[in-house]
Amino acid sequence: MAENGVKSEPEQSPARSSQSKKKRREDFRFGPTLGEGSYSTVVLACEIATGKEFAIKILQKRHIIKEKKVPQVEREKKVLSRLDHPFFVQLYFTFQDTEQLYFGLSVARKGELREKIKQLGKFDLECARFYSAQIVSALEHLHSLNIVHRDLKPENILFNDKLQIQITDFGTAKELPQDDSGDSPRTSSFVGTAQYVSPELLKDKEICTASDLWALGCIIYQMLVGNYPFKAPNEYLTFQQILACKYEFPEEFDREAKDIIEQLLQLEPLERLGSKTRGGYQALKSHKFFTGIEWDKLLTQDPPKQM
Ligand SMILES: Nc1ncnc2c1ncn2[C@@H]1O[C@H](COP(=O)(O)OP(=O)(O)OP(=O)(O)O)[C@@H](O)[C@H]1O
Ligand SMILES: O=C(O)[C@@H]1CCC(=O)N(CCc2ccc(Cl)cc2)[C@H]1c1ccccc1Cl
Repeated sequence: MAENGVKSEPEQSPARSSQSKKKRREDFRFGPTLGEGSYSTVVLACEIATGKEFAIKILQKRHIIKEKKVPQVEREKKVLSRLDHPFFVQLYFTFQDTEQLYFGLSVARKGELREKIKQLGKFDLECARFYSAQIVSALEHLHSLNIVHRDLKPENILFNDKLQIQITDFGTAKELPQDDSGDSPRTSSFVGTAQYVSPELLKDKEICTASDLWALGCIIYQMLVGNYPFKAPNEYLTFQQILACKYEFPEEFDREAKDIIEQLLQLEPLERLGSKTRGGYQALKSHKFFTGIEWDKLLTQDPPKQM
């Protein structure tokens, strides 16, 4: 173990020769920056040998260590490596050099859901239904692996060239124990983003997949209303609104949309539509709000007209 307590990449062992060759910075021609995070820069890059394009997320080791974010980086790598689903950003490779870590990701060229909602003001019913269904389909896959995202929000939902969602940002995801041994639910130090954080994460910091269903309720509301269900002048007051489940619908709000949001924004995680005790994903996907959605054709359908 290196002196800073961080593992260093094992030497290229002969066994590795059976796997694809480890990539290096020199294998790529780097292009424009696609975005900046707190600990990362994402750059469009072209692999010289193949012409393939990737979004390469570059992290400075020194900064990660200084900010004590090594576990998050290692978790993001581990979780992304387990995800192979069309509604998630794909991790194709990683490599490192002395100063930096590199994640080779699929390119989500059409920006963030947050920007799209801001640009359109709000989604019409067809558009909100279509993208809510894609998010539900993605969460069904993620939760089938017992992984909780814990920071699902429109900033972490990107769009690819086909205007399909690409969920990203797994540094704060949590892999729950596989067995239903009935162990008391695990608690966590991490709390998500104020407007989308679930009451249980605020209260007893209990981790459960249903926390992502609360965030889904907030996102469906935001797509249809154009702003957050829970938003106060400061985080403390926002948290009070969440713990009191205090939010309002505009006049003339679609009845089915209102109902599904109300069934997701339940203070008790087990009461949320889609949680194991409320019929699981079959019940959520059968809600009348999703009337007309062909769940096995989400990938082949054209994006809604509004987009
Ligand atoms: N695969 C991708 N394709 C295109 N753009 C991306 C991709 N991944 C991230 N981005 C963009 O790059 C920016 C930084 O993303 P990154 O995931 O590195 O940090 P972040 O999670 O947004 O920030 P923070 O670490 O503060 O939460 C974001 O604005 C995002 O929109
Ligand atoms: O988890 C892995 O697959 C390897 C294991 C071997 C290894 O050395 N690393 C890098 C570990 C690491 C994490 C954070 C910092 Cl700041 C430095 C090194 C990991 C790694 C390599 C490249 C890109 C990301 C990661 Cl986590």
